[in-house]
Amino acid sequence: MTLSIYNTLTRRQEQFTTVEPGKVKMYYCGVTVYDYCHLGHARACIVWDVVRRYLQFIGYDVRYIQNFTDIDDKILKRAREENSSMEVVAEKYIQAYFEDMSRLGIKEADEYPRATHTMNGIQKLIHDLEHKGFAYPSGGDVYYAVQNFAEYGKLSGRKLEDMQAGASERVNIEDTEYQKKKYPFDFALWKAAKSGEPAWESPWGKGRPGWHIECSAMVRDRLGDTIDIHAGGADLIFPHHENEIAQSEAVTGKPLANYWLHNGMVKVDGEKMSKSLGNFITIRQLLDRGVDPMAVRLFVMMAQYRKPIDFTDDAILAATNGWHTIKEGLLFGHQHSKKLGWDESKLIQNSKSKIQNSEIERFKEAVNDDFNFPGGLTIIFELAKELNREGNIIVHQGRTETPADELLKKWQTLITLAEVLGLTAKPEPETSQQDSLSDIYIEELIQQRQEARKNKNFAESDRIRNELLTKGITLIDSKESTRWHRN
Ligand SMILES: Nc1ncnc2c1ncn2[C@@H]1O[C@H](COP(=O)(O)OP(=O)(O)OP(=O)(O)O)[C@@H](O)[C@H]1O
Ligand SMILES: [Zn+2]
Repeated sequence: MTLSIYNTLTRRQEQFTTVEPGKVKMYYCGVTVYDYCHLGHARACIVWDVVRRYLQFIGYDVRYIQNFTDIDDKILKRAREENSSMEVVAEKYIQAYFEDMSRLGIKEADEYPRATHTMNGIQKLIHDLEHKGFAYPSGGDVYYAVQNFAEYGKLSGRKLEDMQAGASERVNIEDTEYQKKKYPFDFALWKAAKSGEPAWESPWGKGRPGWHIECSAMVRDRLGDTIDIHAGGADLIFPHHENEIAQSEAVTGKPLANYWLHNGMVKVDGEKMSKSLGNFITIRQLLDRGVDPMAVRLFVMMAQYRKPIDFTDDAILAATNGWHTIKEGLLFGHQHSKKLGWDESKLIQNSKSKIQNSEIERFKEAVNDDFNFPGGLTIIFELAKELNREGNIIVHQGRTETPADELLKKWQTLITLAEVLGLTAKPEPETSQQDSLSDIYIEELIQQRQEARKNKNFAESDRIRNELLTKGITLIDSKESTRWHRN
């Protein structure tokens, strides 16, 4: 089976083919930089990071561009609140973005264009739109005339007539923008300068661009007229992506993107996690609470990427438990290589070379079906559990059930597949490993495990055993007590 993906534009799952054979041009609508990123942003970044990794894994050369929206009313508001400037606020949160995403193991994009660095491309596009009769100036602003674009609404499935009927009571005729528009659903391409706000010279007077035009301009600047994948959160389908299509396609006469992909929302009590609603947890808050970044990735990967996920403590706990299982499997080779007679330095090298086997084929089969990462995870969990079981046998009985060279292949496959999802684990250095776990701490964990066993909570008891094992501590149960030793 080859890759097929759900395309929001056609509302169907379609075979994936690229404009240029073997190459993928991909654009992801990134963050507006006025605050720290929350778990919803983390989901979007993780999903598209893994999509990119997977496309590379199956052999595509991927060019991945992600923007920063660094001009926006929300950024200006934050600058006023912080008694600062738009540039300083944007820079601060761009830096914070990189810190957070590197903690989550997100690969850097090939380029990060910013609205403020794309002013020529933006103005050129507005000029072309005006020239072709899709845009009109009004009171220092420039608006896009949606009625002139026959296909307006094709992405979101909205019709202007229906929108008008639904909105007629809600339109605020006091709104100054509304008064400048010829039609209520026209949107701003350029906004006249307001006093005290940053502004750029333009043929329409001093001002700044609207939000939607920046992406159209950045895609065109960096990737060309038609790209393969345009990605973003489902909240961007309307109006943002609908408007991007209207702008770009009106000028070029070509499709802006062949595949429109949208990640589902992270929700809290059924509502979108969002800065504006205040129901969010930032990535750094979550990680500083001790949640492992890899557990955050797993939290995201355990759900189909288009479906909403609820953020709950239980969901994070389930992901954390899952991560313990995978991590133990990833550390299997480091833990037991000596006993298995493996040469560790060669192992790592080998694991990076291309391997082919039935697990890899099953993984691809699963993920090729509309990026079914939960399906791919099933194979990862199977491998990890098998290795962990063998690890226990090694520890208790000093032997394995499966021949050592077969275990080596399984371990290398696990590392390869986990890396496609960005899941990696490094063995802790021996000295710090031993220093970091004091005898008291180990005894305390053993106590907790005993409690769990008393309550027949064997999952928890296994988790503690495995956690200690990954830190180089082996437990030996007898009827009377549990003894332990450092490996
Ligand atoms: N709760 C969420 N779940 C999943 N993706 C999200 C969520 N919130 C935002 N995103 C995605 O993150 C990317 C950056 O979003 P952006 O900076 O525009 O945030 P936003 O929607 O303004 O955030 P907020 O609503 O919190 O103010 C977009 O692709 C957006 O779709
Ligand atoms: Zn965009």
